[in-house]
Amino acid sequence: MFKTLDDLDPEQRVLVRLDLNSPVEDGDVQDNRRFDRHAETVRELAEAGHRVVLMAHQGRPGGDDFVSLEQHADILASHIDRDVGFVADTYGDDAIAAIDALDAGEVLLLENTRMCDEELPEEDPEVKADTEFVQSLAEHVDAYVNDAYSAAHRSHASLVGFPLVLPAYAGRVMQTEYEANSAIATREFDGQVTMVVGGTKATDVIDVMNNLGEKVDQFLLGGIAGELFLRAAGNDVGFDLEGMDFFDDQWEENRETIESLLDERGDQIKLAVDLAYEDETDDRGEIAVANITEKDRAYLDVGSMTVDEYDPIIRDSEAVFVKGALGLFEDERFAVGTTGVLRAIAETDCFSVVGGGDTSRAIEMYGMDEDDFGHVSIAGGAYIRALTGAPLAGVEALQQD
Ligand SMILES: Nc1ncnc2c1ncn2[C@@H]1O[C@H](COP(=O)(O)OP(=O)(O)O)[C@@H](O)[C@H]1O
Ligand SMILES: O=C(OP(=O)(O)O)[C@H](O)COP(=O)(O)O
Repeated sequence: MFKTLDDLDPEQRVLVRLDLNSPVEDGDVQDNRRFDRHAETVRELAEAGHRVVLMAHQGRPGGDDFVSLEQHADILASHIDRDVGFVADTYGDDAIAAIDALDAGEVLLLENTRMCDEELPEEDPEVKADTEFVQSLAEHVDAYVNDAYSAAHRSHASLVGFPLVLPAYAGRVMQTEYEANSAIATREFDGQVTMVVGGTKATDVIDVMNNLGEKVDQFLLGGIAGELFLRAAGNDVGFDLEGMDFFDDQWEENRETIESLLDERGDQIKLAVDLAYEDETDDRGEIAVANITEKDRAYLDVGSMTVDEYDPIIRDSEAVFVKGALGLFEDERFAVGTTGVLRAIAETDCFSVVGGGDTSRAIEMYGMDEDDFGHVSIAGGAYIRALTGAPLAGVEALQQD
């Protein structure tokens, strides 16, 4: 495990890595649950009287969303009800002067870490610890806190360099995400463990099945990934709408693996029994998979009979994990599968984790209460890595003493 804020000495100058990476629309940074979650860690540190220096990234160089963190400071301030100062510098003289000027309980956000050349190349922690970026900031603080679980799969300077040169602690988001997302691999559950898998990437689903096949009793499939499994089971599905390229490459690359998974784990894998499509009048139409005779249309959701089959399995489960949506839920007509399983989870007392950036968005889009779920992850790439047993560089860096 790692040390947490409970182990931090009083009155520290603390350098804290958050993940405030957010959607940016027409240059405007959009508020989202990452701010709300990290607010807990920042508020706790400020209220305890520490001097709080925050680091975060936004986008990648060259992208439209590669912008300054100035707006992030204001959004974060609104979540913690106290000022968040901002300095447009990552580790130069201006940044250092602002850090040195902090009083107890004050909060300062530094500029986008990815504006510093030493941040991004994926390198070993030892190399990152040796950078001017890490060495300069480390001289002006007493401790490092990593709260950025959702960026912990990156071996970037602000995530893996500091634990080698400063006493390092996990923030509250890091702690909660790590515990919940590792639970499926590390916890023993008495009853049935169910995993809902969908989304667009077949390899995610394959990797999850390969890694968690012994832990999970039932995999409930949907989405594009589920359709690829239906195709491997002999059904004429997998039609790409114009401008989309979900099926052909994935089919070529994964067909054999999917066929052998169906062979080896067929008893554990539940596939959709009906699918939904856009009919001639732009309404939702549904068809039983058994009645599909031609690959002539795109399916955008699992059907209602499938939801009726999945619902009791979820209600009988001791733990349910969700990775990926069962349909194109952003369009209300095709949200039946995704909201159906989420509602079943919300209405039962099972231990539950819902992850994946897109899937977890369905919870707020359709007015569900986050408190009805065990844990709603703010991680995308890091969540799938946790489920597939891949290491997280940022977590490993925190765990070494
Ligand atoms: N049948 C489908 N057709 C088109 N898009 C789909 C379909 N099923 C799921 N999706 C899309 O998959 C996205 C989620 O995929 P993915 O990125 O794999 O999961 P997550 O973001 O939850 O990790 C959703 O935004 C949803 O619109
Ligand atoms: O938003 C993030 O990851 P996610 O898109 O997997 O949720 C993280 O901030 C990591 O960002 P990156 O994928 O640009 O390294």
